[in-house]
Amino acid sequence: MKIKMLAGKTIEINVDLVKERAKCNFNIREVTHILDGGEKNTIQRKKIEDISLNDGQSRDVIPEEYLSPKERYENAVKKSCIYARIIKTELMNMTGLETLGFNSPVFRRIADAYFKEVTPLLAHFGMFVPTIMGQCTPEQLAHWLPRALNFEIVGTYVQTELGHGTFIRGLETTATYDPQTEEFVLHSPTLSSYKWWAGGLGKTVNYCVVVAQLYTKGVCHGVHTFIVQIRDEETHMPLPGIRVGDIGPKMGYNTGDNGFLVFNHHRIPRENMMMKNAQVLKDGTYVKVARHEKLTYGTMVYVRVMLVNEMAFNLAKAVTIAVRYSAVRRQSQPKPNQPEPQVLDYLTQQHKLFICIATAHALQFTSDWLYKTFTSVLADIRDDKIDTLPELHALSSCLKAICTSDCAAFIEICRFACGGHGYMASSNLSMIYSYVSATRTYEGDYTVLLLQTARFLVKAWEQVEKRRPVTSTISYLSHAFDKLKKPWDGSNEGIIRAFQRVAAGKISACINCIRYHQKSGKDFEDAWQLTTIQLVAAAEAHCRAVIYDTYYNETIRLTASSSPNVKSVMEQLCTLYLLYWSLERTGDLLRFTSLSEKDIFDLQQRYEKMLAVIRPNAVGLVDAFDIRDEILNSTLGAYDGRVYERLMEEALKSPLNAEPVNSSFHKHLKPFMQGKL
Ligand SMILES: CC(C)(COP(=O)(O)OP(=O)(O)OC[C@H]1O[C@@H](n2cnc3c(N)ncnc32)[C@H](O)[C@@H]1OP(=O)(O)O)[C@@H](O)C(=O)NCCC(=O)NCCSC(=O)CCCC(=O)O
Ligand SMILES: Cc1cc2nc3c(=O)[nH]c(=O)nc-3n(C[C@H](O)[C@H](O)[C@H](O)COP(=O)(O)OP(=O)(O)OC[C@H]3O[C@@H](n4cnc5c(N)ncnc54)[C@H](O)[C@@H]3O)c2cc1C
Repeated sequence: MKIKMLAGKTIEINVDLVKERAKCNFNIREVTHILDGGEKNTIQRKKIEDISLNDGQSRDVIPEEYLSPKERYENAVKKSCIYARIIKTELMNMTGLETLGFNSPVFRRIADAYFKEVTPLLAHFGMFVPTIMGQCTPEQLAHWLPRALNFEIVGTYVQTELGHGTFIRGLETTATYDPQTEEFVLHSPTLSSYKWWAGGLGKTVNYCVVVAQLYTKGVCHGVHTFIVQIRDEETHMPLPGIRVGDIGPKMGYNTGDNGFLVFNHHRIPRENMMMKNAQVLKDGTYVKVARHEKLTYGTMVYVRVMLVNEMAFNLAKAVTIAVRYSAVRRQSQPKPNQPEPQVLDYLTQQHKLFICIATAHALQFTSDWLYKTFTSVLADIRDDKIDTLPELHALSSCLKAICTSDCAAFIEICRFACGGHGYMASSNLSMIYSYVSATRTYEGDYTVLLLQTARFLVKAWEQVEKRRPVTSTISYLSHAFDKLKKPWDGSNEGIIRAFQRVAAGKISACINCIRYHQKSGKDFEDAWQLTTIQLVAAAEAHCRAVIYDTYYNETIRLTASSSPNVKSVMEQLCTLYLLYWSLERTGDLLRFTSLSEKDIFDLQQRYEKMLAVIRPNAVGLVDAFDIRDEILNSTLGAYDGRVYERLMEEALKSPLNAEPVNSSFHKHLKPFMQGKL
């Protein structure tokens, strides 16, 4: 079927997708505006996408998969320079964009059109620049920030070592102050102290932020951050005292040249210690400036906050691919003499996919809310108020853990939903998955971060016990002291309250368990360790309760002035989300609320009805994510649904198809088959 597009181009669109779009009963643009945070943002995003993508510079002539590791890296560097030049010269100065900064989610979006995996400059944008902004004094900022923003220097964040990633206090790299020369001496004393993992470190960057144990006047003051030049600015050769290289192939991130770094008594000027939170004076005196010692961990909090947004976007990409493909794909014959249905018509397929659409919305709204919380805590810190930091740390830790973990699980389900073709690299689902899978580990492992939140919750519980006031995200804890279980209420508000009760019940059970072990003679640390399985589950329950509450309230708020059909489809998704998790967690609800078997039956009925209600709008809902084909990069997910044509076009690009007979036939296979080998 031929369709005239607005831009004047005529493109062919799969007939099933045309029908799906005709069925959609809501205004797609309106939903796009809500997801973008307003019409103004959508207009600006589209403008940025046009500037960055319309000339086709982002596209590869030869698909990345066919390049050698070295060629792949070199291609990524070449494109990084184009991408960074566009940001620097054309985008950063655009009206209204100054405030967005390097890490605007819009820039991240267009990066996906340039890089199937990641740009070697990812850590420059995502960690090096933010650390300079967060950890430097005004004088240091004036020196380093313009250089980094202009890409006169490119950097990364070097914290993790071969021996330690999670336990930052256990890092072994030393930075010892020498008052004679007013320098720090950086050294890697053991194999386990070798820096490992930093993105772009292998070959790309010439500077980095290094996290090391600070020694001055013979005393260790714990980990601090330093700006270290590692390569010559002209020749790019490693400086004396520096051994640096690439760590080799990984499950993903293969264009990211993650690297290792070894110091041999490498000297840097005293001024290169990032001195906003602590200082070493010329004579070696150590001066603590910040009121909270964990402010050095600020970049990690920032990245965890940004990752929630990143997850919403990646899931939106995966589910756009899977829903469009499911509308095009026809399979099986449930009724004799009937045409094969679109796989999207199978209830089980809807069960796989609609929760992914709802989750992308839930994560988007939660991420916007978390970002606002983050900026307000930053403002508090600027005013020397640090009492809101622990809650931000607890929230950003658990949200990072749950969002990355859910997102990875749902992306894998999107792949399952695409059957065999989902396994093709050209579907892009494998690439999206390997990217997202790493996010569950980096920037704080899943379990470790949930235990950080649990630590906060246990302390909060003690406050509630003493009838002291607590912050809003944990005010529900007081319900755990209600003796009577309220009758089951299956409304959205009722489900949210039920899950808050689950979270409170789980935290209460952890407290009982810790106290039980303490009473039987264990010290607190051992009692804590013996409770960690339950503590992780309690932190997860808390996090989910926060997401449910935020998603529900933000949906109401953001659709308050929407057209009726937009309002209902957004509310339907939110209800679907709450019903899905109620059915996933019936065990918890049976344990902590008055849910009955009959209520579970009702929940199931309502859930299945909701799938049917959402079905006609499914393609419209993924169209509303408004992800350009260049960014989706998928044979299965393109807007036009020309799935089989694209699969064939991509297959023909395989170098194996360049010749009718491969030389290995004559060299190996033929002699073997003829018994001559
Ligand atoms: C696990 C912890 C949190 C433990 O730290 P610790 O120093 O041993 O602390 P503790 O004694 O257990 O706790 C002491 C206290 O410190 C608090 N705290 C811990 N972290 C923060 C924070 N960020 N903000 C504010 N407060 C923080 C904790 O809540 C504790 O508070 P409390 O004593 O309970 O009042 C920490 O070491 C950590 O964050 N580990 C994870 C390492 C990590 O995230 N590495 C990231 C490397 S960079 C990367 O992966 C790049 C990815 C690629 C890319 O984005 O491009
Ligand atoms: C793709 C990628 C990019 C990265 N980029 C960077 C970078 O740019 N800069 C940088 O500095 N680092 C980077 N990292 C490193 C990353 O931050 C760490 O790998 C991550 O924080 C996990 O730490 P770890 O490797 O020490 O895991 P470990 O802590 O060794 O984890 C191993 C297992 O032990 C468990 N565990 C550990 N401690 C505890 C505990 N206290 N209680 C219970 N269980 C525990 C964990 O849950 C996990 O299952 C990157 C990693 C990856 C994969």
